[in-house]
Amino acid sequence: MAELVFHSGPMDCGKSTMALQLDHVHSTHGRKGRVFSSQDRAGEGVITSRLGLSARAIEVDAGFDFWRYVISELTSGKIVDYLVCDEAQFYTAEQIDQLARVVDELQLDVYAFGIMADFRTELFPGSKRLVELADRLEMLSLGPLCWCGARGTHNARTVDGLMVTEGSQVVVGDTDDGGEVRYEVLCRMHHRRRMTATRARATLSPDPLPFDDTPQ
Ligand SMILES: Nc1ncnc2c1ncn2[C@@H]1O[C@H](COP(=O)(O)OP(=O)(O)O)[C@@H](O)[C@H]1O
Ligand SMILES: Cc1cn([C@H]2C[C@H](O)[C@@H](COP(=O)(O)O)O2)c(=O)[nH]c1=O
Repeated sequence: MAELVFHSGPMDCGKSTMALQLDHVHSTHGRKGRVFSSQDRAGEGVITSRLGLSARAIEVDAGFDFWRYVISELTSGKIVDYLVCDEAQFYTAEQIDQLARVVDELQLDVYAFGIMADFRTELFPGSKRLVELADRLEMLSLGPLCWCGARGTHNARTVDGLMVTEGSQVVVGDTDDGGEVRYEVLCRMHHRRRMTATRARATLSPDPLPFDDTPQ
């Protein structure tokens, strides 16, 4: 039986790396797949991982129709065995419905990858629909750590190191020090407290003890 699988986890937990590995494993064993992404940090029509791997991908914009795409490929004689779908949080709920239809009616495996929730902890529409429809949810286990050392589970959006809670749901960006808007993965407690690494350094640094080093 074909499956719709949703591989999820916070930013920077290896989703794109695993998407590329999965495509590599299947394609080197003779299966024919198609790789999709949406608004990758590196631009359109590409899937990139922070480990340096990248591959061309079919860009999924709001008007893209998975069902029509696959039917058109199959009716023109091409082989399609599976789909790898990165940044699936950005897909519309209708597109996730199309993916489920591809699995059920055409018996193709669909491997979707994406973050579950936005910087306000609200589910993205694509992820919500995947949770509702997927045969299987897989949470990636080797995720980033919060600055406190606990497992990082929640994506914070930061400006100048401080967590923001207002703004558009979609702002493409990274966890490195590059842009003005950044993301930082925190444990839930520190996400709730808006305690980013920058704030923690400023507020938790111990006051130096009074220390008199003059010889007695
Ligand atoms: N220089 C490096 N050496 C080893 N691992 C790295 C390096 N840079 C990034 N990573 C790892 O790459 C993973 C991020 O991969 P990526 O596929 O881009 O994540 P995601 O798609 O989930 O945001 C993280 O697990 C991170 O620790
Ligand atoms: C939390 C959050 C993230 N995004 C964007 C930022 C990145 O471009 C992607 C996630 O990519 P990754 O491969 O998982 O690192 O999503 C966003 O637009 N809005 C958010 O709230």
